[in-house]
Amino acid sequence: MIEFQSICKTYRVAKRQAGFKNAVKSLFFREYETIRALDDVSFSIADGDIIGYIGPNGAGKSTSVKVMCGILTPDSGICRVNGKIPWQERAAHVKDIGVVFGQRSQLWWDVPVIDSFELLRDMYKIDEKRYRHNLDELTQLLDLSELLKTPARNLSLGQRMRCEIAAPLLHDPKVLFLDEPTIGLDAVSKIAVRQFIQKINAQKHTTIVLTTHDMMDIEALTKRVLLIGHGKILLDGNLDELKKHTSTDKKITVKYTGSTPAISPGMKLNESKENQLTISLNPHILPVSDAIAIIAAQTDLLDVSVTDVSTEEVVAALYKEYQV
Ligand SMILES: Nc1ncnc2c1ncn2[C@@H]1O[C@H](COP(=O)(O)OP(=O)(O)OP(=O)(O)O)[C@@H](O)[C@H]1O
Repeated sequence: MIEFQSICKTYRVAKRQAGFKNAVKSLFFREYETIRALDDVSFSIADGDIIGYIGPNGAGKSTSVKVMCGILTPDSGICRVNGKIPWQERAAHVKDIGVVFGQRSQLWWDVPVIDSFELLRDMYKIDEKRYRHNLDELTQLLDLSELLKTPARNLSLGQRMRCEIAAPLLHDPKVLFLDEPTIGLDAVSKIAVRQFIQKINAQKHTTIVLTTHDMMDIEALTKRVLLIGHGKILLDGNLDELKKHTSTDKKITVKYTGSTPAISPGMKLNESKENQLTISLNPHILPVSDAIAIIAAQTDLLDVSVTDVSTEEVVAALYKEYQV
């Protein structure tokens, strides 16, 4: 269980104007500004849940994760992860958590991956039987056998990410923090990583906090989304509810052989290319069946598909709505 109650965290940063004169001036006279990275943030996450923690750049996601990991002490508020206060009970707390930063490596660059794993075994004091069991299981699930003998620097990004994800799972953490775990991966590797995360969550009941800008990660892995902006939680809800909340629009794509149909009132043109047209509309104003009938009366239809707006579009609309 993760509890985050009224957490505030500010950073004090030195302000400096550009230019040599100002650089010299700042040696004698420094101005500071306070950045309110977390402003009265509260939420709770039940054991075994996966949550998507989303928000634009600079919203406060990493700061929240650092507080939950015990790297940062908040200015005020209460945070407990599995009953422990992360920054006060660090030694016990780190055994309960695992962290993957998609953009930073936790593997020793020049040594074979297996050596990094053995160092982690010693650091976390994992007993040999449990280490062997977890290593075998992770090797099989993530297809690591060919990679373990290779130094991290010689692995491709996708291969390295599989090892990065295995590393914090060797000590069976109760909570896993994943920060952009699929960044830069190709489509096949992304799917493999997402499937693995689902499997770990289902089999081991691991609580997962997923920070990502990739809405496909969110769509594939979680129903609950926490939206943070300017250090405040703006929304905490189910992804499907968010979709309903932000937009009821439907997208209609038609393929045709006859003349290009004209756009009628109530339809918005999204895209028009050779013999294909995509429009969006609010079905409460213009029912989908009416729109299709209007188009069909003007041309010969080959194919029609009707979809909801994508998660990417929903999130972009949320950012716009909350001006973050
Ligand atoms: N060490 C620091 N010193 C000063 N300011 C910081 C520091 N770390 C973060 N900030 C500021 O705090 C705010 C929140 O940053 P944070 O890294 O938590 O955002 P984020 O949501 O993780 O962003 P991103 O998606 O870009 O990683 C930003 O305004 C950032 O500039």
